[in-house]
Amino acid sequence: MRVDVVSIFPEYFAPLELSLIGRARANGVLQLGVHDLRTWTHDVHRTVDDTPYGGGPGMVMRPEPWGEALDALTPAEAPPPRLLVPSPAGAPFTQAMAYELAAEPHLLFACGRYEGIDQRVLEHAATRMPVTEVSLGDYVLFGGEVAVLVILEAVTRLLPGVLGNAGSLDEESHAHGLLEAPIYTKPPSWRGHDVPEVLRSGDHGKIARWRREEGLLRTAARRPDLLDALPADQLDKRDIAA
Ligand SMILES: Nc1ccc2ncsc2c1
Repeated sequence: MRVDVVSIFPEYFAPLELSLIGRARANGVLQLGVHDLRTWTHDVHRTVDDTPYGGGPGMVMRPEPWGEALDALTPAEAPPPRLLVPSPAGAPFTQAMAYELAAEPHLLFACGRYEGIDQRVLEHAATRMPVTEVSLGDYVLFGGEVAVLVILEAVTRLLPGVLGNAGSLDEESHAHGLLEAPIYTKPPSWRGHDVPEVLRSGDHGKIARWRREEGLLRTAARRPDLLDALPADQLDKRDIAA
């Protein structure tokens, strides 16, 4: 997978050299390009923003530098990338979207700052490539950079060979639309708290059932909205009542 990121703060992405994403880059699973939007400015002050039409607080990112940046990063001879624009007004980012993005050959992230990017940038980009505004949740950050770091980590860990034990993807929260069950390790008893006996029984069928039931109970208690989103054939509400 190729990923390009455009930002006025490219140094935000230095952490991507570390840990699993660093290894994914080293072994070629991920090719990452980080680009400074000011590369595509032509004035002495390298201006990327201006005042909003219609008035209002703050500044808006000018369309011209973005237009040239997206042109430069979407070569005509290659299939167009999927453009992702973090925004509080975007579609919710979910594990399902992470899986969808992990299947894309080329992602292009546009990190907005100030009050955001002139809307015409997204409108024009949509004539050349798929464009998705994506939100991490109902809160506002200073800009899109932190959101890109989150999305990139959620997507990269799904790429083949990145996680040592791919099996762990199957059991984690949101893998099947539910929260994961509680997990334990040695010692069997710690400060008067014991590991549930079933997990030490060696009965794998019983353990699997316990984990599903615990995941359902946790989901019902903490995220009932996820239960409502489950396909009917995946959940018999009696599982929880039992
Ligand atoms: N450009 C921008 C500004 C704030 C913000 N908060 C969450 S994503 C995002 C993106």
